[in-house]
Amino acid sequence: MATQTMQPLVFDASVLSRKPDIPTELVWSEKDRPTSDSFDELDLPVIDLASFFSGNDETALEIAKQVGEACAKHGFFLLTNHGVDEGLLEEAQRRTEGFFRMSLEEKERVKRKAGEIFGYASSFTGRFASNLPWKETLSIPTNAAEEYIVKTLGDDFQQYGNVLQKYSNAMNKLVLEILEVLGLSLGVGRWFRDFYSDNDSIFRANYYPSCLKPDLTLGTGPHYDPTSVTILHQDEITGLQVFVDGKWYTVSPKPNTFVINIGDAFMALTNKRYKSCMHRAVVNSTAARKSLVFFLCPRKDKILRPPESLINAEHPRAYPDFTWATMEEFTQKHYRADTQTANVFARWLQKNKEEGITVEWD
Ligand SMILES: C=C1C[C@]23C[C@H]1CC[C@H]2[C@]1(C)CCC[C@@](C)(C(=O)O)[C@H]1[C@@H]3C(=O)O
Ligand SMILES: O=C(O)CCC(=O)C(=O)O
Ligand SMILES: [Fe+2]
Repeated sequence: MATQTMQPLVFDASVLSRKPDIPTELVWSEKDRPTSDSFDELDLPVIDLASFFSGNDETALEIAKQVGEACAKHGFFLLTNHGVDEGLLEEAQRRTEGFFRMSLEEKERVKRKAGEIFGYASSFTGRFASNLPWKETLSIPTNAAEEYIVKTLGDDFQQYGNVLQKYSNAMNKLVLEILEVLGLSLGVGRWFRDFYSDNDSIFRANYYPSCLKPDLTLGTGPHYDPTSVTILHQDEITGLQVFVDGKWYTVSPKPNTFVINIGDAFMALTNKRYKSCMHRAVVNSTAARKSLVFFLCPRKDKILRPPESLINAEHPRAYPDFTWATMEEFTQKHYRADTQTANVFARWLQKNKEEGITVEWD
């Protein structure tokens, strides 16, 4: 019989990766566990960003159309010829590996505090009690990546901080270009690009240690990103899965290619023309896996209200106005971001309004 632990679990990869008996907190319910047919590959459009910016209007419109179709269906597509230096991608992955290979004690010098987004989290022990993810994460502000790393980890980590700052800057430039494609696809020109020009985004490194019973657990549970647009770089290990047409599919890593997906906040900003989509990450018994994630977030106090041209009789307002500050707080203090975040958030805003609590759309 399993013994009841009163203390929160300690997620130490060096111990857990060798353990054949998985602690109950990390065992997911049967309905959520990965099955073998979830490794079928998802067919996604591969968008060539250099071609989009080549100056040929016809090509740009054709590419925008492909992006629009993918975003209206499930919100996922792949991006190549993106202009981000391959050496930078390799160095960011390599130094991230170095960070996660340090001892738990060393990593906890930058420990994420309750209610905060940034810092190192070893699984979500202490934050949640069950369905814990088989992962460690390091989250930092993209606008002050180097400063954050040096302030928390000290001068020895300056190089890592510098690489993460360069990576964040590259993602910031890239996401504005992606927003141009998205803007063209919805006929709103540079509206999205301008809206996010002063974005305040999150960088997160995910580290999934190997697990001797990978079919009992999940690296990241099923969820929709609550954020705006996500740029994901996977190392060479497979693990990302997306739920499309009632079935889980795999999106395997391809060299020098990013996976882009729409999050709940952007779904709201497009008045639900574009969808966010459920996804998760599975783990495996032989190799640790890493992913580097850029979560686009608007400046905290900006009101998310779709451009007028996306609202009409056929498409009435799908969500009320809100600020990212409110939605971020919701995911940290009131709700564990999952498959229902956007709907529960919209109801929560409505309830607060009825109870006389001021929200941004008064
Ligand atoms: C606002 C946020 C909530 C999460 C961290 C940032 C950006 C994305 C969110 C998250 C990664 C989406 C998946 C579920 C989550 C709980 C996770 O597994 O990490 C989310 C983040 C979080 O609350 O920590
Ligand atoms: O690691 C992955 O492939 C997916 C991670 C993810 O979905 C997330 O961090 O939101
Ligand atoms: Fe995600």
